Amino acid sequence: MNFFDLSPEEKSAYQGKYKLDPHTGVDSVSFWRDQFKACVHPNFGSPPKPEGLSEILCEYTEKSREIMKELLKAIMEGLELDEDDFEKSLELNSGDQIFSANLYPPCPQPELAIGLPPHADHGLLTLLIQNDVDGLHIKNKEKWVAVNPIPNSIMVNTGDHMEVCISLGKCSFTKFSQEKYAPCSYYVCFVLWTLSKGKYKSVVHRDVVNNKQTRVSLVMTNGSSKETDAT
Ligand SMILES: O=C(O)CCC(=O)C(=O)O
Ligand SMILES: [Fe+2]
Repeated sequence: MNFFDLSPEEKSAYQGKYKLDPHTGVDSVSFWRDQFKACVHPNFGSPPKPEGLSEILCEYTEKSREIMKELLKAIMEGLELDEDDFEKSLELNSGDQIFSANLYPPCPQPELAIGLPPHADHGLLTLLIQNDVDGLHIKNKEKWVAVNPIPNSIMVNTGDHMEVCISLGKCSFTKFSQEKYAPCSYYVCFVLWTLSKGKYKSVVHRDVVNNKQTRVSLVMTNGSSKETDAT
């Protein structure tokens, strides 16, 4: 991934269309990362530079969607839910996939900075590839636990949408007209999420930075179709 090696001028050509989140100077530091973010499915978007990025990203998008579907099938099987229904109702083939590449350069004063504040991902499953530099923490019983990168592995996080779906116990999703029902369905999602005693909790995580090594992560979040809502 040489995207981060492009000059600031070249990168800024993509500002807005593809989200860039440049790290700030130490005086005003709060976030210490560069980020490239693009929606890659159902409509594929990628900058034309650097050469080859678009092709690799397109292939990775397809492959990671297949991995997600296999993982979801296994989860459904484990919960004795009908996996075909789940796939059909969530319309996984037209589900959103958002790709981000994060670069956390060495930070002169890591105690004043954070790479990424605590959050949970929105989608069903997030696939994360990272280099061998520590930085990712997950919250377990109110304590932060460092996740040691395993070489050549893909880490899988459960997202908010997964928690909501599984906590329903049975999948029952209907396609709404977005305009008519959007405010109501957001409310339904919120209530379900709040009341959820989900078997698959979404994982709260954060990234800390260090003053020695550059950390890189490639993140693919996979969601259900935009037009699918929990009922
Ligand atoms: O960089 C990481 O390790 C995690 C990134 C992340 O959590 C995200 O992009 O949502
Ligand atoms: Fe995340």
